[in-house]
Amino acid sequence: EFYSSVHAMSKVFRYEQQMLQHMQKFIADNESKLDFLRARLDEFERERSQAEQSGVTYFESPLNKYLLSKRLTLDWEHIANLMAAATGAKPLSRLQRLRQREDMPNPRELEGAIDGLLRLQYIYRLQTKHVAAGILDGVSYGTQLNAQHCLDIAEQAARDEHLQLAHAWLLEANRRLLDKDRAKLLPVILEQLVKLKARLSQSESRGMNNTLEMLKNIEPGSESPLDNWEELNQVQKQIEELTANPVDEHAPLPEDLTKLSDFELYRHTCNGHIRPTPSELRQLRCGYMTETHPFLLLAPLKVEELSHDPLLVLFHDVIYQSEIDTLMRLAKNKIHRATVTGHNSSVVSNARTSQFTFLPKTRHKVLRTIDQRVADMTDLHLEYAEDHQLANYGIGGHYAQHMDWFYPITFETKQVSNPEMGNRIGTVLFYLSDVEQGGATAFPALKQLLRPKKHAAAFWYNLHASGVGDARTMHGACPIIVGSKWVLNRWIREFVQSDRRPCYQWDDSKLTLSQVLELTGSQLE
Ligand SMILES: O=C(O)CCC(=O)C(=O)O
Ligand SMILES: [Fe+2]
Repeated sequence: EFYSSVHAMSKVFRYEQQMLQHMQKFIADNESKLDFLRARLDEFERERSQAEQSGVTYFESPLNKYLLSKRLTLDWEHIANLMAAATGAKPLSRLQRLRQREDMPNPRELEGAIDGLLRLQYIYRLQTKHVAAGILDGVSYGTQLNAQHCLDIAEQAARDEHLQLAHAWLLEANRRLLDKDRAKLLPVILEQLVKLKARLSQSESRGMNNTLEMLKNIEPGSESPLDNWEELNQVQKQIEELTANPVDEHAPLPEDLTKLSDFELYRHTCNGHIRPTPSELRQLRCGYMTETHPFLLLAPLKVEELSHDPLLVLFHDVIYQSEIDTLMRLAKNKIHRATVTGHNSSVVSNARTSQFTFLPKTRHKVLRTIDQRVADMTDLHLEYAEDHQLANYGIGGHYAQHMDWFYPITFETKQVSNPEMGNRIGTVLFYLSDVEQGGATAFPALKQLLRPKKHAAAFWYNLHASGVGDARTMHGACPIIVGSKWVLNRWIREFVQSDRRPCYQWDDSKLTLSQVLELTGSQLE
């Protein structure tokens, strides 16, 4: 959809350029009409004032009689026709056609854009006053929001149960209010504030009911603020009273991570609160990998360990620019918004906002070349891998925490494609772009946050060696603050991998190898 794709956004940005041209044409047409009318007006007035100067003798001239009759018949008819004509109808209808295009953003997408903004704010704990001033996570983009924008965001935040953020946005609307908008917006701000306070405290005080009563008497959007200056000042005073006690826009950072929901774990990994300790980092190494293929002796792979158990590694420089260019070309015009079930129950439940397409490896030889490299990187067979999935995330785009492996129930209910290939034993995630801000891949249980680095690829096993899904591989794509993110997913299935990754006969999600040896050892005695 529009708001999650930079590509789509630049397209409609170009449409707007055309709309501006139609608008210019509309103005020019109407201006020349007005110029013409103005000239006629001057002319008629001149003729009339001549008549007035000459007094009644004017009407004695047959010539003037003719001129006046002509004016009142033909000339005025012409003028009335011109005034009635729909001048600029053509540019207007062209403009309307552009507005009605299917790829133009619609109100639902406007809502989505605000959702995206609130999600960024919630996940990265951005301060409202910074966002409103165009400062995102410390970087200034020079876009300022006005009071009406802040109010719109506040209203949607309140609808989406982000009460603290809604409160902060209302205060910001109040702060950014210009005198010319006071009469129109101040009563709305107060009304929203009163309602919000009631929801925040879960109990409506009587004072607040009085305020709501008072608001009923103020005409919303009144044109002349001076008419109810008194009332407006009263409204202002009430707002100040209501906001005297600050409300935190973000809940404090949690100390006990064991009580967090999966989403909160994902969120606090994205915002950097969950991260490895120095002693955990010391266990991890990077180096060159040469084992899986003799060719790697000549061109070793640069690999960085991120977790030993479950295995998570990052390969550097494993995809060429020319390959990335080919992938993008193959995906162009094929890419679609990822499906999301349900909408609008809350901002953060909009769990996946990206666009993707699947490319079967028969589509192009570059896909087979990449797979050969993936086989070298992972030491797994690539015959039983799913189609290549190419995905793009735009601003605010994200994919909330999930596991790539399929639950047994999804096999039973036949929701898995090619179930005979088994579960997803491993994932290779290529980063095809850098991202200016945000957009990292978060692994909360491993305390790892992978910033997209163009040409790099992450690899992890999704399953325990027994084939049981490993819950510690839970991960998600953090929302993009600025930029556009392209990734290529290789999901490798279990079938025929047993010579590559031996499977265990016991459930190693419950028992480690040493525990099993200990157990069997004691039985042998
Ligand atoms: O884009 C990312 O960082 C992660 C994507 C992912 O987890 C997925 O597509 O399954
Ligand atoms: Fe994933």
